[in-house]
Amino acid sequence: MNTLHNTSTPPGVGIQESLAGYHHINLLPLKEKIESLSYPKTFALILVTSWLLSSTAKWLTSGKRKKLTVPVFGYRSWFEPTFLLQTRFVTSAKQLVHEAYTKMPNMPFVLKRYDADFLILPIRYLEELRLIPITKLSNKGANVANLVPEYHNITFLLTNNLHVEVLRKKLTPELWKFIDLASTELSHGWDISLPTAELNANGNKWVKIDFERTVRDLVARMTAKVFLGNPACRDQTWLDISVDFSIDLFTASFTMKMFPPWMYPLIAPLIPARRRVLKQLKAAQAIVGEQMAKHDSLKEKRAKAARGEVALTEEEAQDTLLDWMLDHGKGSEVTVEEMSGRQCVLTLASIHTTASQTANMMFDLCAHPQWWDVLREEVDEIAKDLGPPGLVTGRGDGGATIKEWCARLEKLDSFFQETQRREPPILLGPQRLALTPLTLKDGLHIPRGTRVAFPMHEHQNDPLIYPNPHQFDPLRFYRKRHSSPDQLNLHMAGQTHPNVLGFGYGNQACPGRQFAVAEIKLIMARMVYEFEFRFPDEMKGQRPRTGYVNEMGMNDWGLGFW
Ligand code: HEM
Repeated sequence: MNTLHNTSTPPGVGIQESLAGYHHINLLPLKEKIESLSYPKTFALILVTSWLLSSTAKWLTSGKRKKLTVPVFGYRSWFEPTFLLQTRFVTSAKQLVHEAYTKMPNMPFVLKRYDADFLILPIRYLEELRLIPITKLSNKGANVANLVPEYHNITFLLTNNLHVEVLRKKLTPELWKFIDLASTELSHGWDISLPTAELNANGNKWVKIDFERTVRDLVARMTAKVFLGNPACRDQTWLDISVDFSIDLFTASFTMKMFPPWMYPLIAPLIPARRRVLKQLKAAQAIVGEQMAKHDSLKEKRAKAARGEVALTEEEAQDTLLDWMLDHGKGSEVTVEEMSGRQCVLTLASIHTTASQTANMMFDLCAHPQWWDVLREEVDEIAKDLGPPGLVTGRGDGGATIKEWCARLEKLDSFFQETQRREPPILLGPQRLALTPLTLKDGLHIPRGTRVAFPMHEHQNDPLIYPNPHQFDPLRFYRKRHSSPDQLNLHMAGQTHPNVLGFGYGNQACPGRQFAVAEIKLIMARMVYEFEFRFPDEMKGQRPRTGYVNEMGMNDWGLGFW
């Protein structure tokens, strides 16, 4: 009797029976055993198991790499297990970042997220890091890794850049043409997404709306028009995917990252949000695939039209970002699978970010209603000269009128920046991943694989950077612009600066930011021109507070784990 290994045990027989003849060890089945534990014991069991799992994973992955030599912030005592600190980051990132920034001014420190340690660097390092090539310090490595790409069929994001190229080489150079197109779709969606019929019917009494959802709907339409064109931009399935994909992908990734990576294969199939992501990608293939087939079949006709030999219908003549990507992509980039995945990812980058900034602006306006008159005066003045905001699209001037409209919205532009300064989309950014070991000029060593981030939110709310940072001062940037003639083209929404990081920084900053700024100006100008907004009485004039999941800010994503 020297072994517990009973080879004669038939499959499916539990350990209790196989041991029964040897010792009187009462092995309860695991389920009953766990149920028999008191709450404190269960808690202790979870603590020990998690600690064991995370230390095993760390041991397996640590190797002989050179370690970071900066302090880790946030332990309450020597005895606090790391995973408790990481758990606090999920719900209290804002407070942790604030405490660290205040207690360790101008010092690098480490913050622990569940799945990754962040090396937080003071802003003085920003310029030095900007000059490090993307092959060594990558935004994709950091941002895409947050989405656990290998489990969501989007690993192509790490190896090709077509979705960024199209924004840099097509969207931005032809911005006003595309904004003109987006604006026609805004007009189409206006009465569908906003309760204008209800307002007309009830004699303009107050109607309650979920502002952010309404704007999300409008932005989804505008974005689809530019990326995919007609008829996809009016296809409800696509509009739903373009809003839901982000929520589900974020939820699935967040859930997975609460577990150590070796558990991903076990956890992933159990996450409903991930199953929805895979379904959305499949459904997207049908819609994007159809547009791709049209692109192919129209090639010859479009070439003939370019030579003046035939005429194209309005739909055939559309020039979408998809068309550009199909003409410029190579190899796997132009397969239906990858192209539809890319379109979904572009909705992730562009829709919630834009809707959330617009909602934050409206919340600030309702919380500080004295600014209604200032913005309205500006909008009314431009409308007198150029026509009302909803009626300046499709004039055949390549968007020149809209460009002028947007340029003259100087106070709204400043308002945009003040909102973004106080409520940036993320607490920590820009974020980068060190793809090679780096040693900075002052000797700070950054090992390969380190996630680097900057304390964007704290920096933009630091009294040494912005006087009275907690005061909502929507003309702050307007005054800077008008402080001297050489400042007139600076301090504008969409421009990046070490003190303005809402769109990131350097050559890896958001490539869609000019589009986003123009979209938001169009929506806000029209909202201000046509409606009045106020908070429902029960909110007592208080704007909704931005919630944070880890370092990500969100107003309302309708998030739920499942
Ligand atoms: C208010 C709206 C938006 C905000 C606040 C925002 C913010 C950001 C930020 C912070 C980054 C990371 C930059 C960095 O790491 O330095 C980013 C990247 C990106 N954004 Fe935006 N964005 C917005 C709208 C858009 C729009 C409308 C598009 C598309 C038309 C877009 C496309 C992208 C893409 C593709 C990336 C990844 C770039 C890369 O991998 O190099 N964004 N955005």
